[in-house]
Amino acid sequence: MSKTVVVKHIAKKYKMYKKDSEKLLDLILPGGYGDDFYALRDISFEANEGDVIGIVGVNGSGKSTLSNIISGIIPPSAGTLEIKGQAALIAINAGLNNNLTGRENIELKCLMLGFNRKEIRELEPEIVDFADLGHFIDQPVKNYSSGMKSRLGFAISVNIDPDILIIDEALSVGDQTFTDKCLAKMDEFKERGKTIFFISHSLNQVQDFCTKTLWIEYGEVKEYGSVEEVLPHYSQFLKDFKKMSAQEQKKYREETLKKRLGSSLTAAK
Ligand SMILES: Nc1ncnc2c1ncn2[C@@H]1O[C@H](COP(=O)(O)OP(=O)(O)OP(=O)(O)O)[C@@H](O)[C@H]1O
Repeated sequence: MSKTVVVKHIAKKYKMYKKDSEKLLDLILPGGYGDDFYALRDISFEANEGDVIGIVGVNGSGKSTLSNIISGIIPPSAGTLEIKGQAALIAINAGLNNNLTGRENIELKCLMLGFNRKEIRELEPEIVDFADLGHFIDQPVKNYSSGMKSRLGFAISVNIDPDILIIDEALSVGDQTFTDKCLAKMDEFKERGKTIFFISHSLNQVQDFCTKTLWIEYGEVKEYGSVEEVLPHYSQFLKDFKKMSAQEQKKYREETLKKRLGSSLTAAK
């Protein structure tokens, strides 16, 4: 089975400021203010054709940062990424222009992806039909609910037929009918051997839909392997975490934050 995504030693660094004034001063005198914070540090893994990878991890662990890097929306601060084919990200709000209508967004996105006018004319009815937004398709996206934005984003991304599909929490805001329709479409992608990354806090969806699980813990790969192997470990971690007292949870968060601050880093390149 051929490799579609190869991620080597990826890190993503942001600046963390204690006060707004520090941010301003850092603009004037770059480098002198704020701490380096690693949203991701030293992430390496590979994905193959037909892999459906559930990315799990607690809030703030780095899942969206990773999905944005794989889809090319943001660059990594270090490391390399090899992608075979075209990757499309489906996330709430991703790539939609709020001032344009749904239909105009379809046209813009397709143009940006290199489709010509004729191809767009052919694709548009399929996308409009899948999104099923009624007359809202001709309303500005700023008037959409988050579920409606997700419908439009999903409809565009699956109908342009990408090789790699990255779904970041987009299903969590859809109603059941739409979620079922999306899951059916994703099954079709899976059967056609595409690579899918599925970011979700729903362990049931990961269990039912994915073949592999990538568990990210505070910017690092904690475990990567089959769903059967990794998901029970993550589930146990969540149970243990819930059992901790508020004080213990706070201590744990502080310790992991320390590991992500630049001064204490050794692994991130
Ligand atoms: N532009 C940014 N500037 C500074 N810090 C950022 C930026 N984007 C993300 N972060 C930080 O990086 C960390 C990882 O964020 P990310 O959104 O990737 O987490 P996540 O695992 O997707 O979380 P969630 O489950 O809550 O969606 C967080 O601590 C977040 O505050």
